[in-house]
Amino acid sequence: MATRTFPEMPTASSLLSVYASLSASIMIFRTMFEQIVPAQLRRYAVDIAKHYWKPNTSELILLFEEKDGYNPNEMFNAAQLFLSTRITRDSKRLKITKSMKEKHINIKLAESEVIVDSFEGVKVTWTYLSQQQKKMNGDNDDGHPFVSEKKYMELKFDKNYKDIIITSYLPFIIKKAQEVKIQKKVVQLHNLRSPHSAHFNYKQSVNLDHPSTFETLAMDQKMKKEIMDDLDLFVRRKEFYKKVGKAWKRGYLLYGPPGTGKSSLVAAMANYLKFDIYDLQLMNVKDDSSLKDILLDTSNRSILLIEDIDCSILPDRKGPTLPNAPRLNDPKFSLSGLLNFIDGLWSCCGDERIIIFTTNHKDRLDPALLRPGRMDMHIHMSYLTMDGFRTLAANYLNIHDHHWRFREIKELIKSNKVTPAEVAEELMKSDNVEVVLEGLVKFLKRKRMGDDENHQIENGIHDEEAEIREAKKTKIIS
Ligand SMILES: Nc1ncnc2c1ncn2[C@@H]1O[C@H](COP(=O)(O)OP(=O)(O)OP(=O)(O)O)[C@@H](O)[C@H]1O
Ligand SMILES: [Mg+2]
Repeated sequence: MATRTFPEMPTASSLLSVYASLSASIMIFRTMFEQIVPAQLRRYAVDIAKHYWKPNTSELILLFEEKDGYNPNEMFNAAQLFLSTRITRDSKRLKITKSMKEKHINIKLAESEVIVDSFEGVKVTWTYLSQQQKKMNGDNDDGHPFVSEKKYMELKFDKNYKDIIITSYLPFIIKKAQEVKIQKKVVQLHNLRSPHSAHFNYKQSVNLDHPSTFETLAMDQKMKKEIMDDLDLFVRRKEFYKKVGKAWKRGYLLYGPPGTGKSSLVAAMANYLKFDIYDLQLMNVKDDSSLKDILLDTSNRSILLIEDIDCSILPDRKGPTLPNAPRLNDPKFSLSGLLNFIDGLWSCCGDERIIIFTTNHKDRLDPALLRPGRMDMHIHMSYLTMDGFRTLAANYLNIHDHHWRFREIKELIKSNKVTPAEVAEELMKSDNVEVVLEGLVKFLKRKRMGDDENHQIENGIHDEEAEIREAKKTKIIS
């Protein structure tokens, strides 16, 4: 029978002597390496070794620094806005800010806060970091060196998903950030004046605190929806406008008697799209060079509003021109000329622009302005209908279904030409719904019993002039 022999086990003393001679050899090698190889070469060799021997990490880290040189880094801002939508109950430290002009409180990540997100099944980890940096050149007044803060975000993920993150996640962040920005935007109202006018500050801006929205607007529901759909389509069509080679702009002409909601509709459009309004008063425009200066000072995603264009035109009705005595007879400066001018300007430098003209007298406008293709949509704001009244009753009186007075009111509204402004005024007269509606019924009856023009209107003998005169008499707010 074969016997198996085992190698002899090393003794402790033999192991110790091997270790001693090995460490002596390493010491000798190290001393030789340090003596023979110059320091620079040694460092280089160590770097190379580190490069190849570093643990094989599967993570990739993208850095989003606050500044790109001296310029702000848009990706940092986008990431910050985006992450404000990813704050969860697990977040431990958050930063709260609000400026005077803002209506919302901003919630942002605080330093060292970590957020775990996932995109198309890929897990990513965000960390917000900041680093104090001493500036080499110069001291503060108190003799301490300048210290600046470098803020940045780290985005960590498995490097196998680098393509998804770069080509899909980053554009997704930009898109989401844009949405948050629009949501938080406080719509501004800018009054545009000529830079050469007597007013030093030719662009005055205030927050648009007009509460009008499409929900509160009393108008035909179908027309309301049409306008909202038109606006939605417009803002979605960036690529379309580019493809067909047209300036990304849209023009609306709002016409109708005073107090029917033209200005309210403009505010509702601005609030809906979160577009600033630039109110251009043609009276203040001296010539086309100052017009150009004014227009170049307006931003994208905005509404250029020119109100009461019928009042801006010549009384002699030779043709509409911008108001300014020496130029009155200059046919180049007509409203349709103005439109051409704006078209030209916006084709080269303007995106997502809306222009709105309002008028009480559509019939007085330059036919060139009314030609198809000039203003994209003509919106007639007219007298109150029962549909519109229901909106006002819901807003002002909180009546969302039916009230026993409605049948009578319906009849009175049908046989009357009453503006939403007039009815709104009546609805504000008391806190008591019964009192208000009784007052409204009396008002509508009085109005129906009114003067000859009212009877003319009732008998169907009315023209646009009569409509205007009628509304002007009872106009509440101009
Ligand atoms: N369609 C409407 N829906 C809700 N409120 C309205 C409407 N029309 C008028 N109002 C109320 O009447 C006020 C005046 O309306 P608005 O200034 O919008 O009328 P307008 O058509 O612009 O008048 P003008 O031709 O004189 O400029 C508004 O602030 C609002 O309270
Ligand atoms: Mg108005």
